Amino acid sequence: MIDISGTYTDQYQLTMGQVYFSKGEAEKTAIFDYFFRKLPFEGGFAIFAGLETLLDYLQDLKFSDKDLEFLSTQNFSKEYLDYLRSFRFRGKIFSMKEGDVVFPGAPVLRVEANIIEAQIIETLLLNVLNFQTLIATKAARMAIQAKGRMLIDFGLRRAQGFGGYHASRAAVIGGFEATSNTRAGRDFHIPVSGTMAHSFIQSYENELDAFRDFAEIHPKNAILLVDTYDTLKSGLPNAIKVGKEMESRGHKLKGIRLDSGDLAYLSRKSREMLDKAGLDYVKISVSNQLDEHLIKSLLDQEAPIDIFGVGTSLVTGKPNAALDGVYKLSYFKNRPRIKLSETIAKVTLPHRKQVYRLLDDSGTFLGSDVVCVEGEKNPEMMYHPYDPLKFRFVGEVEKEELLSLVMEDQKRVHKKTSIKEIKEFSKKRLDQLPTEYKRFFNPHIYKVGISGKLRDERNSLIEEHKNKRS
Ligand SMILES: Nc1ncnc2c1ncn2[C@@H]1O[C@H](COP(=O)(O)OP(=O)(O)OP(=O)(O)O)[C@@H](O)[C@H]1O
Ligand SMILES: O=P(O)(O)OC[C@H]1O[C@H](OP(=O)(O)OP(=O)(O)O)[C@H](O)[C@@H]1O
Ligand SMILES: O=C(O)c1cccnc1
Repeated sequence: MIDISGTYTDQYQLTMGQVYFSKGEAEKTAIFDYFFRKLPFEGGFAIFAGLETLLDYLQDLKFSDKDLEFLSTQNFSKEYLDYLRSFRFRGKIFSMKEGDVVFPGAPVLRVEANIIEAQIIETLLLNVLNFQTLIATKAARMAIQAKGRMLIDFGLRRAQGFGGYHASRAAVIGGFEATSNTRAGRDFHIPVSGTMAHSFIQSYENELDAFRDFAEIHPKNAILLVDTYDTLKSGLPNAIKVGKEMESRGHKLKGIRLDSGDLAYLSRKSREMLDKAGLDYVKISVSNQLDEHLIKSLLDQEAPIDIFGVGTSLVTGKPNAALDGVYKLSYFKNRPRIKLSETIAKVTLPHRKQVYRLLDDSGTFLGSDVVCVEGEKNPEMMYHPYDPLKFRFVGEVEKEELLSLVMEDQKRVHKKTSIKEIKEFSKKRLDQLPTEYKRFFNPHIYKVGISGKLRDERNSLIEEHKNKRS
């Protein structure tokens, strides 16, 4: 874990907090929703990731002496600083399960806490959830295209600073099997893997000696990088020679790695040469600026690739720099709250809410989530959030409740979910999502609707605010 303390926030959370504190509002309960508005990568789904990381941080969140010393230079009152000294996040978190497929407009997570606590955690929450959700989504897109072939994260060196640490975790949730990131392996209990760099081969007088030494020292997991000088004329013949020598010692060469050139052509030629030498078990791994489109293209070309190593485009979420997830107040001091906007799609949904997912008898998602006021059981109708002409009867459709309590009294309600469990759950949920939502081009648009009660509550709040203005 990275060392996080109370100042890992935006200053405005603290300046607002000072006002609530001075005006005696500190203990008033607020509800905030976390949701996003736009799916990344022009895709048809996102994978929710980062929840367990967030809960880890929230359990321990406090202001350190260093934080308080700094804040004492920032025009806050002594009494407020004393309050921050005993700050803990004591609120409740309701959330969808980490790894679930999620869609724009539906609250993925809800915070119920006193207003100061709820505000102070906003920045950390958005920072963790937006990033990991973006990267898990990117990873899942690659995993779908890789069709069961192994994906390894190579991204730490290309990541935007320390983002690479959490990117490796999110990548595994989305379907990657291993990471080159040793720290992420240590902290998140995910498999680590490593081949070799060009520098290792360059450091020897010849390629064959480099391969031989590596195979001698790592007889169980040697993956030889074959493109330093000439892939087909030097790298492959040397790798084959070393592979045969390993066989004579009772070992097996694990793989080769191609990192440049035409990966379809070279992987085909490599497979032929390896097979001809009786090394049909040796895996072919490739890397070099890969993304989901290139993985698809390579497999469309029937390239015999077993392992894809992906760096830049995975951990940076290329070409989308961020997920636009937001955190909006929906209830305070026993009243639903709304944020109005010129753009109707940006008017927020007030109230303490629940989300239902529609399924058929076999568990396949029907392509709709309905957002309701908490306590409404089995909504009868689902309305388009802002087109009054679009609605649907959903009374008899099977529904699944998506938001549940995950944290209260500074503790998780259930034991921490392992990455392996999250990854398996995510895969299961993606399998429940029909393929139309997973294709690259013009995927089906998953509908997020609202119940009649929520629509009426929202509309009456809009009216109320209009009347106040007139
Ligand atoms: N058969 C293929 N079909 C589609 N894309 C490919 C294929 N083979 C390689 N690529 C991709 O094309 C890009 C080629 O990169 P680039 O033009 O930098 O060449 P390079 O092979 O890296 O050259 P260098 O020898 O300088 O390292 C990479 O993103 C690579 O993954
Ligand atoms: O292309 P990406 O998807 O970002 O994947 C990571 C890249 O990082 C490494 O190259 P680098 O030149 O940094 O080191 P090397 O000398 O080990 O090849 C590796 O060989 C990949 O090409
Ligand atoms: O293990 C590898 O092959 C590796 C690790 C990081 C970056 N590129 C390659």
